[in-house]
Amino acid sequence: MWDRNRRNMLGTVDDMPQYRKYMTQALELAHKGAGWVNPNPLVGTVVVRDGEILAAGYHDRYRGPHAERMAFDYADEHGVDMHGATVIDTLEPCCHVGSQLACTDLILSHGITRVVVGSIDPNPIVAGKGLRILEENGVEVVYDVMRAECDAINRHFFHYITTGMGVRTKC
Ligand SMILES: Nc1c(N[C@@H]2O[C@H](COP(=O)(O)O)[C@@H](O)[C@H]2O)[nH]c(=O)[nH]c1=O
Repeated sequence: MWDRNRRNMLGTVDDMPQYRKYMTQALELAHKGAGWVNPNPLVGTVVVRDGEILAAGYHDRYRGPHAERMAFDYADEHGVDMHGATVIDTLEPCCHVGSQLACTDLILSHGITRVVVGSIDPNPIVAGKGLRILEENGVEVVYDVMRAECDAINRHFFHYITTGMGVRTKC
């Protein structure tokens, strides 16, 4: 489990307004998946460098691309160089190969240098491992940015993934 007391990851005071601005946009994107992603979480991602949004994405349907994948696919298709950019993510990036490749691999292979996260993913196969992998590979990690807002949009997912009950509506 990710030890949230291990270090103060809240970023510098100067960075916080910036992070909040982009996290608000990532939250707006995440909401677009409402009604489509169940039992998966709502997730939004914005990729920024020097105040410019390079790409963005959201989880738009169950079994569809993860939010990060949508943003990186856009960048790849449009020849956008992501080196040195910051990923702002409402949810910790996944680190497992599930219906698609791990988002942590995408982040590392695109030269991202900082990842700013709202919620830690309570899914036991992630649960802090995503952040740890990024950090071990030299990516600066900032978390708990607008955590209350990011946790709130996924309260049903959090309940389902930690108890196995309550969200799945179809087999
Ligand atoms: N949708 C989503 C994440 N969802 C995470 O992945 C799990 C589902 O994996 P899969 O079945 O492969 O889609 C889900 O339970 C949650 O832990 N993670 C992310 O980084 N970004 C996303 O957009």
